[in-house]
Amino acid sequence: MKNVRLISTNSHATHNQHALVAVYRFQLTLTAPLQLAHGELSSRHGLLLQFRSHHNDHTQSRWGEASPLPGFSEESLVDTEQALAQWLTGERSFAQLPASLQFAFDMATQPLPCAVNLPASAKLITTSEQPAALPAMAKLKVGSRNVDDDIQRFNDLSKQYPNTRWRLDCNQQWHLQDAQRFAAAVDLARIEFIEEPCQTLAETQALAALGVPVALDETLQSSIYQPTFFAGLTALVCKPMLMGAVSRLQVLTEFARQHQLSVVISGSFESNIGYDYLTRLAAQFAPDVAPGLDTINRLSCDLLTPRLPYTSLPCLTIDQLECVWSARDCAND
Ligand SMILES: O=C(O)CCC(=O)c1ccccc1C(=O)O
Ligand SMILES: [Mg+2]
Repeated sequence: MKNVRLISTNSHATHNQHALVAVYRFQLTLTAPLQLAHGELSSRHGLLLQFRSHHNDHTQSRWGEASPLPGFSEESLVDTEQALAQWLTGERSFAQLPASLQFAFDMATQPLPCAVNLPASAKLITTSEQPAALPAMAKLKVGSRNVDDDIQRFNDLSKQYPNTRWRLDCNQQWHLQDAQRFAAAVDLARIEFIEEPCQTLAETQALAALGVPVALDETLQSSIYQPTFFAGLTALVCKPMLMGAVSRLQVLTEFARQHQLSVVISGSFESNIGYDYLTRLAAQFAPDVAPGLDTINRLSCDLLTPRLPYTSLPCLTIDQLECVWSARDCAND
């Protein structure tokens, strides 16, 4: 990124009439390492982009977050920084930016949706955790090596928490046979949906045709995927950091409305800055559905403004972040 300071960028560095004025790099430790399908993740790295706009005599400054999630985002943080450098020199348009940057740009420059009260997020339970208490909706990771372990774990938990409804997330790990075995051995009435149950979309559709409610997640995050309805499809899990521009979320929300599917706005372990915007997107696009934003509870530190409701977690100020580019540096060159 640093070499872009030498290039005069003023003519290109605006989006939706907002000027990019600074870029900071951040690193946040997770409360515990996350076991993801593609490996272990112990911290989150990303960029904070500061945009400024002028209306009459009034100057407004807003933040965007670009934090690609390793194993899920198509781009790495290095790709993101390179793409931003190319946008600054006019070599790339907004449409050619990776998803996390499109998300950050829109977050800082599109009209800000109001924050309204949302249902509580589904409590996220990863593979070996034993929850102490559960709200009305919980999301359990399944798809361990042995489907019998998944069956036993779900049946134990659902017995232990009789008032909780469940979203199960298999991250495309099961063969159709495994998924059918699971579905036959549990009480489907307790399950809102199984997210990405199978390795292929064809198998997921075959499972759904048997009456098992399914949701799509990974399938949707590709910008080239065109949504198509199938019987048993119940919900779309939308991760704006992976999807990119808000216009993509609008397309999927409209598709969901036409087919009476729920939209679950879900986090990708963003900082509190990205999280605040995701709660606003959830309020705008899916105000009645429990979102998947429990991810914020995995971050052990905040950026710029402490999250709400209040926690005693540390909060890094702007001076504690690494500035990797600023418009002022360009002007001074
Ligand atoms: O959707 C949620 O409730 C939490 C978010 C979540 O599970 C998740 C977060 C980042 C990457 C992948 C996933 C996933 O759904 O598998
Ligand atoms: Mg998922």
